[in-house]
Amino acid sequence: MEMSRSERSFLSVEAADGSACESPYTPNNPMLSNKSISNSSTKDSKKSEPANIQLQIINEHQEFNKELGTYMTDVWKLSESGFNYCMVAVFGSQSTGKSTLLNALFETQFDTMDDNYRQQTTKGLWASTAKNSNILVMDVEGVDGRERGEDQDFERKSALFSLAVSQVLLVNIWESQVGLYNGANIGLLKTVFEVNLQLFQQKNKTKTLLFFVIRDHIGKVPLSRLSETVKQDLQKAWSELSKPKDMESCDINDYFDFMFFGLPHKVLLPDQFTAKTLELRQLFYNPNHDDYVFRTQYHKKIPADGFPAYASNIWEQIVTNKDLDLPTQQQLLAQFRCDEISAKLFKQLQDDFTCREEVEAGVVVKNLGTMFRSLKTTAMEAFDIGAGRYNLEVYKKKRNELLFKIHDYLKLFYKSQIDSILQQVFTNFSQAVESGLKEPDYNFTVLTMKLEKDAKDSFTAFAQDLTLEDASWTYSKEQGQLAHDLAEFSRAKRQAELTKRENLLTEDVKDHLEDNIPPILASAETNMWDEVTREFLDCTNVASNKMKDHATTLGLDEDETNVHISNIRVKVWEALVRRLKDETADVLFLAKLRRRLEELFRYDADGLPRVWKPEDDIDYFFKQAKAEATELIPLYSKMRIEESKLNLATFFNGNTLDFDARRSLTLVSLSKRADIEARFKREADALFLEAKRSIVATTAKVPYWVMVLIFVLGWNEILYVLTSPLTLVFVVLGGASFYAVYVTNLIGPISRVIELVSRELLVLAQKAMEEAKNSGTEPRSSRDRTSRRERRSRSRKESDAWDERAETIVESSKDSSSSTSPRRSSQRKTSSAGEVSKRIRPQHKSRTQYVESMPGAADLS
Ligand SMILES: Nc1nc2c(ncn2[C@@H]2O[C@H](COP(=O)(O)OP(=O)(O)OP(=O)(O)O)[C@@H](O)[C@H]2O)c(=O)[nH]1
Repeated sequence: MEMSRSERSFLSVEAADGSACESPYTPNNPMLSNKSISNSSTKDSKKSEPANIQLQIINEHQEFNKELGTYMTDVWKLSESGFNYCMVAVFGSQSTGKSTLLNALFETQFDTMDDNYRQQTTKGLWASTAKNSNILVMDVEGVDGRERGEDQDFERKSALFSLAVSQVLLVNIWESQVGLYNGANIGLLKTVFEVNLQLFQQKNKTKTLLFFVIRDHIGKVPLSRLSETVKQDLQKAWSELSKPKDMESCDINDYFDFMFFGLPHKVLLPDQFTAKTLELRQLFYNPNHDDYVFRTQYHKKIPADGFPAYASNIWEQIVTNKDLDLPTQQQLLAQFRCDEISAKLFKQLQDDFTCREEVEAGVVVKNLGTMFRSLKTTAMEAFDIGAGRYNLEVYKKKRNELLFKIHDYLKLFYKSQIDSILQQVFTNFSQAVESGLKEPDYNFTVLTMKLEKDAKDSFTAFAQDLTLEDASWTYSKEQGQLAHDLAEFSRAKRQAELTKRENLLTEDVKDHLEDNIPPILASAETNMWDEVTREFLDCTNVASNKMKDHATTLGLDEDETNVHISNIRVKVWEALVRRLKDETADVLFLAKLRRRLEELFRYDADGLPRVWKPEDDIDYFFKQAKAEATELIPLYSKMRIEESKLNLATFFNGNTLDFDARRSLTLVSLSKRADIEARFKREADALFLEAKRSIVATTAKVPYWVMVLIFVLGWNEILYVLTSPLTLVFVVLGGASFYAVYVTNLIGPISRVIELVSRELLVLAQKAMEEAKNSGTEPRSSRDRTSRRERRSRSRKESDAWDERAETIVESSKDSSSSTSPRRSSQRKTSSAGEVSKRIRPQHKSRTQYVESMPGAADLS
C-alpha cells in the first residue's frame, strides 16, 4: 500500500531533492521514532533554510511534541526573539486548500494533497516558520473530514488550541460554503466559542483576529456581502451561546476582530490567484500596511523562549479538559520560565565565582566585594532581560527569589571572609603592638589606642566593601567581637607590662636591700630597726613614684594605681623579710654573735688584740663580752618597727595579695633562738679556754738567768764549736736556718708542731703502758668496753685538741706578724686555722671550721 504524503513525511527528514536533511531529533523520541519531520523544501536554495523544516507539534494521537523547544532554539532561531515573533494558524474543512494557501503566503513547505489520491493530507498540527520572517505558521488538520467521521473531538481541541496560541486565525472557506451552517463550520466555531469563553473570562482579555479567506471567490457576490453573511452567522451563533452569568452581556466583538479576503480559483485562474496571494502577503509581512494583521493587541504576550512550555501547558489543559484559564496559564508559564532562567543564571553565577576555594580556605581575597557585585549584577541583568517579558507579577516575585537566593549563596562566603578579615586584622594588630612595645620610650596607652582604632577602621572598611547594599548582611556582631578582642588583648598586654614593670621595680629594690641591709644589721646598733624601717620606706617610696609614672603611660586609673603601689609595697616588704631571714639564718646569726664576742673579748677598746697576762681578770672580761653578745639574740630575732614610723596595719591596705605583715615580723622562732643560744655558749666557752691556755703558755717561758747559766756552763762547748771547722759549718748553717725561720715568723709554728708531736708521742707512750698494765688483770669484755669508752673519749679529746692546736699554731704565727686591723687579723686567723687544720688532719672537720666554711661567713667576719 502506498503511503500518504503525511505518513511518508513522518519517516524521514528529507530535502525537496530527496536527500537526507540534518535533523535535531533523536531516534529515542517516542513521537518521532515511527514518524519524522517533513521537509519538502525545493532543491538547493531551500535546503538550509529554517523555513524548510517543519515540525509536527501535535500528532493525530493528540500527543504534544517535546522537541518544540529545541526547534524554536536551534532550527527556527526564534527563542531569542522575545515578543518579536508572530503566530498564525489556519482553520477550515479538510482538503479546502489550507496548506496550499499557507505555502503560497508564507513560502512554507507544508504537504498538500495529491490530486490523484483525494484524501486527508494534514494530520495533527504542524508548524514551520515563514520564509525570511519570524512568523510561526501552524497548519492544522482540517475539520469535517471523512477520516474522523462523526468524531469532532480532535478538531475542536485543535481549533481551541489554535485560538489560544495564535494572534491570527485564518478561516479558510470556499465562497460556495458561505451561508451554509455546516459548510462554513459555524457550528464548530460556535462550539469553540462556547468553550473559549472561559479563555476570556479575565479582564485582561486578548483579542484574536479571525481572518476569513474566501476561496474560489468569483467576484459576482461582493466580498462585503459575503462578509456580512458570515458575520451575521457568527453573531447569531454567539447569541445562542450559553454564557456564564457575568458574561451574558458580552459581545463577540469584545473578543474577536474580523477580516475578509477573497482569493480567485487557484486552478482555473492561477495568475489571478498568485497576484491576489501576493497582495494578501502584504497584510502579513508589511507592518506599515493599513491592514497589517499582526497588531500588538493580538499578541498573547508569550516570549518566544516560553512558547514551547506555554503551548505544551495549553494543550495539556485542553486534552485533560480542564478549565482553560489563559492568564493563569501565562502565570504558570511565567513561573516555569522564570524558574528555568533563574536556575540557569544561578548555576552560571556559581561557575563564575572562581575564588570560592580561596575564600573557603580562609584567604582574604582582595576586591571580593566588587566581585560579589559584578556576579550579582550580571545575573540580575540577564534575568531582567530573559524573564522581564513574562507576567509582571510573577517576574517580580521570581526576581526577588533569585536575588534572595544569590544573597543567600554569597552570604556563606561573606561570613567566611568576614571571619578571615577579623582574624587578619587581629593578627596585624597584635603584631603591631608587639613591635611597638619594642620601640624605645613608647607610651602604652597612646600606642594601643592608635592601633586599636586603626584595626577597627581597617575591619570596617573591609567589611563595608564586602557588604552588598541591598542584602541584609551585617557585620556588627563581628565588629563588636573585634572591639572586645582588641580591648582584651590590650588589657592582657597592659597587665603583662604592669607585672613586668612591677617585677623590675621589685628587683631594683631587692638589689638595693642586698647592698644596704647587711651593713645595718652588722652594726647591731640599738636603732638598727629604725634604720631598716627608713631604708624600706625609702625603697617603697622610690618604687611607688616610678609605679605612678608607669600608671600614667599604661592608662591606669587612680584605684588601679593604688592597688599596684600597694602590691609593690608588699613585694618590697617580702623582699626585705627574705633578706633579713637570710641574715639571721643559723650560720650568719652565730657568726654575728661570735664576732661581737670576739670584738669585745679579744680586742681592747682601741681595737688592738689582747695578750692575756696572769694578772688580767679574764673571767670578768669574758662575762661582760658574752652578756653583750647574747643581747644580740633577741635584737635579731624579731623586727621592731615603730608604729609612728611605719603603721603596718594601714601601710599595705588595698593590696590584692595574700599577705599579713605582722606575721612576718618574727625572723627567728623561739626554739631556734634557744638552739642558737646554746651553740653560741659552746663557742664562747671555747674562746674562753683558749684565752686561759695562752696565759699558761706565756708563763711557761724559760727564765733569762737559766739561759745565762747555760751560756756560762757551756763555754767550753762553744769554743769547741768555733774552733772546729766542721762544727762551725753546722753551726753557721743551723744559725742561718734559724734566722730564716725567725725572719719568716715560723718559729712559733715549728715550736708548736714539735711540742704537739712530742705531746702526742707522750700520750701514745702512756696508752701503751696502760694497755700493757691492764692486759693481764681485766676480763676481756670489761676491758673491751673500757677500751671503747676510752677510745671514744680520746677521740673526742683528740678532735678538740686538733682544733685547739691548729688554731693555736695559726694564732701564734699570725700574732707574730704585723696586724693593723683587728677584723683583718681575725679573718686571717680563722682562714689560716682552717687551712692548717685541714692540712694536718684532712678527714676531720671541727665545728668551727664548718661554720667558717659556710658561704657568707668569711664576708661577715
Ligand atoms: N478549487 C480549488 N482547489 C484548490 C485551491 N487550492 C488548492 N486546491 C486544491 O485542493 C486540494 C487540497 O489542497 P490542500 O492544500 O492539500 O488542502 P488542505 O485543506 O490542506 O487539505 P488537508 O490538509 O488534507 O485538510 C488540492 O487538490 C489542491 O489542488 C483553490 O484555490 N481552489
